[in-house]
Amino acid sequence: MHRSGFACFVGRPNAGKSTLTNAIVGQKVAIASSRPQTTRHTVRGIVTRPEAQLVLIDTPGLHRPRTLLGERLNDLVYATWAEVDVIGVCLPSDQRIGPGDEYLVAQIAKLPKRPTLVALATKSDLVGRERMAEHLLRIASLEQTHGITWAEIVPTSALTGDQVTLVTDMLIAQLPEGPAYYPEGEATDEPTETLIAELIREAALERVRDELPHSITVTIDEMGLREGRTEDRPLLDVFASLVVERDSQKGIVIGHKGSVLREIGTAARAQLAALLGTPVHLDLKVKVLKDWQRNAKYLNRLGF
Ligand SMILES: Nc1nc2c(ncn2[C@@H]2O[C@H](COP(=O)(O)OP(=O)(O)OP(=O)(O)O)[C@@H](O)[C@H]2O)c(=O)[nH]1
Repeated sequence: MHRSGFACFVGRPNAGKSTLTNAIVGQKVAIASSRPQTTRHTVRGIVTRPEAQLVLIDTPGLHRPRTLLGERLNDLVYATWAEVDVIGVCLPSDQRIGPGDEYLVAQIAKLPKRPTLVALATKSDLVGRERMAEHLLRIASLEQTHGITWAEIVPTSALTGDQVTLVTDMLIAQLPEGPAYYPEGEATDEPTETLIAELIREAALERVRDELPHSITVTIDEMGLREGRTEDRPLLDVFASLVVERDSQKGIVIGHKGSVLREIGTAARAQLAALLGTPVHLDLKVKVLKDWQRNAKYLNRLGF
């Protein structure tokens, strides 16, 4: 029997969803950052085995919407939940279960067609046995409070790899019988352009102040293999823009004499070359689209 289907991880910002996706797929496909709320695109990771195919969807977090972007992101989350076979609710072991987690579980409990639910006690490496036991009991108690059922409750650490294989097996076990959706060897169906944009955004996020991340997005303006290069010495030209909301933010991203922008470019180029296996020439510009997060025209143009 061959199983196939879709799963997604949900959880409060910083719960470790992207890192777990990457650990399961074994390749960097989703942006992971120490800053919350950095995942915007629905990035799929694909695990293909002889007996099964698991497609992982990485959704943004659920937030109280304050901007049009916020509303659209929430709609994207609900739409994703309705599509998947399994939802893995990530509850970081080093954090007490709080109103944010309760809200999330309550929203899931309200879904008209509820996928199979599994609870993942993420970041298990950060806590001792006693705290973990307490955490697992608390997770189990959510069943009663919200009228849901966990198919499984599993502690795991994406960082050390603790029980990551078990999580994968367990997700696959919940999938219905079905054929593979994607050819073997494909780890993601996210267009290369989106991955490149995400890597550049990640490099930028690591280097700018805390209040800026939500205001930055990246567009790929043009890319292609440099002409006139031999096949064994390819060079990929990438022209990209870091889009911010205000002139003052532009200054921050560029930095003194362009120092910040240069650092972003260097870091992103190294990551891109590693991901694509090709040397990359990266041309980065900074663009201001005034208040793009609140402007429907800009949001459409930027692909949200
Ligand atoms: N110690 C430890 N840290 C982890 C683990 N998994 C993730 N982290 C860290 O936790 C932070 C958040 O991880 P992400 O994977 O980006 O979390 P996320 O849930 O995808 O976050 P959002 O995209 O903001 O919703 C990062 O700094 C990770 O390095 C883990 O298993 N153990």
